[in-house]
Amino acid sequence: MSIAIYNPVCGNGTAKAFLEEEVIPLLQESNKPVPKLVATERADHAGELVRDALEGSDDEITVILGCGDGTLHEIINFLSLKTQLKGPKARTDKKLHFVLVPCGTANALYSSIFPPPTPESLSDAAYKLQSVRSFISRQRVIPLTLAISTLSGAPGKKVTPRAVISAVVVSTSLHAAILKDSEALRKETPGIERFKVAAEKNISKWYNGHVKLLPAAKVGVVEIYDPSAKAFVPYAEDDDDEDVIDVYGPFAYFLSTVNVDRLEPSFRMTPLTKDIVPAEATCELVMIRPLRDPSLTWDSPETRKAFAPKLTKALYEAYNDGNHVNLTYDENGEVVVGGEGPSLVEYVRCGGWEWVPDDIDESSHVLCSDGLISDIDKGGRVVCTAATPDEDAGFMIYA
Ligand SMILES: Nc1ncnc2c1ncn2[C@@H]1O[C@H](COP(=O)(O)OP(=O)(O)OP(=O)(O)O)[C@@H](O)[C@H]1O
Repeated sequence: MSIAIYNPVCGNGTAKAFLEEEVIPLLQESNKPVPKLVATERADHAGELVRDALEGSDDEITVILGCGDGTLHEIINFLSLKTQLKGPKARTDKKLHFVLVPCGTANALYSSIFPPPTPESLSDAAYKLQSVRSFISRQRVIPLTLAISTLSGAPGKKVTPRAVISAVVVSTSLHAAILKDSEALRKETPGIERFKVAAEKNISKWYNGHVKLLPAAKVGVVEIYDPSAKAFVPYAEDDDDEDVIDVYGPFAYFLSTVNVDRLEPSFRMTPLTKDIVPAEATCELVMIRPLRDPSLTWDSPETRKAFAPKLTKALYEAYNDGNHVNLTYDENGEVVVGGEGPSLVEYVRCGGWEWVPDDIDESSHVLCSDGLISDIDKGGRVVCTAATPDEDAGFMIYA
């Protein structure tokens, strides 16, 4: 059984028209049953619709989704966290497959699975119909890796920890600030331009806290990309046999992805997940810590301002096919490719991480999970780990 769900307000508001004019006719031509077309009416509604479809059928369910990353995020969280399936037809005995039709703003997951050959191709119907075509020919399904973030309150306070599941990105610092502020700009700037507007507003902020990096199970150590060797190497020094690595701020950028090498069609923030494929479910983590810059020794309004162009350069190089991972400092703190100094970006491959914000720094208490913003309690923390569920229990995508 299949159902088609679209979000009428995602992207530039054309999901319904695209499904009616392109997707449905293609299914008809291919002698596929035409699914019921249903619009989401509010946040979280997509999860309810999928739950109802699961409860009303004995078959495998295919959901054709005309939306962006946020709506898929809502479905995954609704089905995983709220134990919404009460009836005898529990989720566990049915497969749930998704066909993605990219109608959102960023479409990070779709454009990672189907990288656009040119920026112009993004608006081609043929580009947007690739997951539909895979479904029609039953070509290939891939399981989603999930990043599970658990937010807990201050020790001693009786606050129940809460979990958020992500299929694309978990972030704090600049990326979380951008997503938080860009939501308010959705109406006047519907496209990805709103992320740039919000970036400019937040570019000089730093975020205080510390991080623990946890190794992935098979590799057993936290790894970091060495741009001169063009390979991952253990993060810890040889004589340090700690499995868990402590990393101290301030941070300008802190972001971790699963399933994707890009956050927008040409913004390849975690390119190495495609270029050096991990052997297991990992968090691909990008950190920028300004005090690694040899020309800066302390945090002040002046040093934050001086660092802003270097951070901007890293973000622009991510648009240059993910070249930010090759940026290094020279001895004067200038940013160069292939220099002798420390790397500007720390690209870490790990099984998970813990983010502990400084109590007095309010801005470091913001967490973004696939665009959804959560506040971390004062004295609290977030622990995020990556896992790929079994095919029968997980979320499969036609790719
Ligand atoms: N009928 C509706 N009215 C208002 N909001 C809705 C409605 N249906 C869904 N939503 C909300 O719209 C939000 C945005 O959806 P979605 O993420 O799919 O699009 P996007 O933000 O444009 O794309 P992307 O996440 O790829 O950048 C979701 O968080 C969802 O809660």
